Amino acid sequence: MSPAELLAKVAQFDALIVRSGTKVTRGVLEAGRGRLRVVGRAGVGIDNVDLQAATEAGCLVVNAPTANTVAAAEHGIALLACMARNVSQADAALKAGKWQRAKYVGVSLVGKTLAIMGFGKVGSEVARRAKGLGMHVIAHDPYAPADKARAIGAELVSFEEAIAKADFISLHMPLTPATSKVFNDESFGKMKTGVRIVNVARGGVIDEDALVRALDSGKVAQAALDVFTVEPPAKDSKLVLHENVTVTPHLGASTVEAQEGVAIEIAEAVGGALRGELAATAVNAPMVPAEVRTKLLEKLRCR
Ligand SMILES: NC(=O)c1ccc[n+]([C@@H]2O[C@H](COP(=O)([O-])OP(=O)(O)OC[C@H]3O[C@@H](n4cnc5c(N)ncnc54)[C@H](O)[C@@H]3O)[C@@H](O)[C@H]2O)c1
Ligand SMILES: O=C(O)[C@H](O)COP(=O)(O)O
Repeated sequence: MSPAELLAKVAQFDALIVRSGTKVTRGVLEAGRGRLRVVGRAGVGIDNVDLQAATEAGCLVVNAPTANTVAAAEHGIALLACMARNVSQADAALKAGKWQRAKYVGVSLVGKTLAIMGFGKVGSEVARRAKGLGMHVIAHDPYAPADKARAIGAELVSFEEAIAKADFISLHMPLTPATSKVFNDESFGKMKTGVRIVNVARGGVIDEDALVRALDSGKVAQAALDVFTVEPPAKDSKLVLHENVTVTPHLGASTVEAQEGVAIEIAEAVGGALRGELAATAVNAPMVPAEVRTKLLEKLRCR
């Protein structure tokens, strides 16, 4: 549905299930007032849902936090390897009739230091896989327990230490006000010259203009990006068209297996929320005052 169609139709439904391409704005939530009770995000990131407006409209927001974890981690590893070996550039060149073996000499992963920024579900699965590739893995996450990292053979370090020591950096934190554009001119300046960056988290954690500057100067040798601040990015985006950048159109969760799992996970979560059973696990539950939650649950049970 287009945003206009969604606004026109949302009031006919008790629940709305979306992927990342649909923005559940204050306008959508207000248009749904009176009937809409649950917003289901068929995936992890809930940065496309206005949680405050949902809470004010009496809507629970639930997500599908686990079913696409491995798909996203596998895509991160795929991008890491493709980037290091110039796979997309060499593929395009060969299809254009150019056999350029010298131009596309790559770099090895084995023995290199990989910094995982955000050591949650996806980040820790990327870490496991990177250990299998012989990489030295460090991680930064202000909330992750050190023993979880240790069990995987990764070391938790500060933000500054992670970005300063890494040959490769893989981003796995959610987009929040605190993580917006944390990768910017200042942080790129503190990285090793020739660092390589993978982003399967959210485009908004990177200042994309700063990344273009860092790529142009050679500070960042390469980037592999699945996500962008604006999706789809502009056709003439300097970042997307940069010769040292490998891109995919937000495919991290797009495997047959992950989408089947997500569909089941979100159907169960939305069904549970509509029956009033899963209210406590709703993403915005902590924002709903206890007395409002009780009333909401009563309403949900009545429907
Ligand atoms: N490209 C895709 O298709 C795709 C697929 C799945 C997830 N994602 C993105 O990846 C993100 C992570 O997914 P997940 O399932 O691992 O979520 P998660 O909640 O399990 O992990 C996120 C981790 O980030 C940490 N974190 C929070 N703030 C941080 C900060 N300032 N610095 C470092 N770490 C911080 C959290 O403590 C948590 O451990 C999602 O929010 C989503 O945006 C993208
Ligand atoms: O946050 C997520 O789960 C991913 O970005 C996947 O989003 P999508 O299901 O809209 O592709």
